[in-house]
Amino acid sequence: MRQQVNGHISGSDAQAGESIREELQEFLGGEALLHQLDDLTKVNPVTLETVLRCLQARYSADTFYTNAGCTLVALNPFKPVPQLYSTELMQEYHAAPQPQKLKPHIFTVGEQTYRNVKSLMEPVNQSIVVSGESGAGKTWTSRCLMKFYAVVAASPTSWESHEIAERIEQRILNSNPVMEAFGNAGTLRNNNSSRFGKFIQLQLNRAQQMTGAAVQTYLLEKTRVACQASSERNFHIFYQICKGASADERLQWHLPEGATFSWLPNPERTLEEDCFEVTREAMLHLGIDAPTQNNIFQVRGKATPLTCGSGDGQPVL
Ligand SMILES: Nc1ncnc2c1ncn2[C@@H]1O[C@H](COP(=O)(O)OP(=O)(O)OP(=O)(O)O)[C@@H](O)[C@H]1O
Repeated sequence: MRQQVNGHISGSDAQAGESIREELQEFLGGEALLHQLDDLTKVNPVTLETVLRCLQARYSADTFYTNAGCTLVALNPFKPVPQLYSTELMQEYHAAPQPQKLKPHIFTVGEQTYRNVKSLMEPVNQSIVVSGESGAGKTWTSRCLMKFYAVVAASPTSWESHEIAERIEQRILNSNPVMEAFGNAGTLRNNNSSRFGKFIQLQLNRAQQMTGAAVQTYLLEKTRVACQASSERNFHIFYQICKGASADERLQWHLPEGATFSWLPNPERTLEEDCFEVTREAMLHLGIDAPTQNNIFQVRGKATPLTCGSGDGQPVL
């Protein structure tokens, strides 16, 4: 920061300021090469402008991951990039002698963490913190990491243990649609916004194979059930039930065909997250059988906002 002495900027600070400006010009002058900088620690001088210009250049070149020392910066591409998350690419990062030498990727973080567990004499828990503002891609990134571990941490030798591993993998991956149905909602910033925090624990045995998972949730935004900002929605599960229940289930759950409910705003917005079948299927894989599911949805239908509207769209309350 420049210091003012008697209202004037001191000579040495003015020189420093001038030299930073020159460095900045020089750095930004090489704009064509900015996208090749795969680590933000190489940006010189480090200013908000240079860092953002570097990320912008990489984004324009469809490069969505950049290192910042030992932290990985992930940009949300806001478009499908299937080749970036293929099983082949996971295997490539997993097999690489030095994954950190490959292009920055969430799989580098996944693999490095996996190796840290492996390489220590006494295994030590490893944590990955995924943080960012709403819509930044945290849920996506966590899903990617879980898929990555489901692939790399499941290579048992016997056929029987292969079956068990597949079941565990499937269960771990199936926890996502269920958690998202009950805990995510469409907001102004994100059609599939997690309205809760979660701590996902993946458990490995001594052979580094995945043996289970535990998810701890906290700070669920319960008030959303009764009160949503305009243009936002309630939790996906309610819309899924309304749109996906069969005629029999509608009768049982007191959901007349075509009913609208005061606490389920914007039902006309169809999201890909509205698929009831996906949630049911995932619940089944998690061991929640059809009668138990029926009880859950029945309770949801009776005890929640769904009963607080009438068939003609008028709120009862
Ligand atoms: N790597 C990615 N590739 C393609 N699309 C992505 C990627 N990351 C995020 N998205 C898109 O951006 C949307 C928002 O991402 P996500 O739900 O992961 O954000 P979030 O940080 O978890 O937000 P919130 O805090 O609101 O839950 C996703 O539904 C997806 O469409």
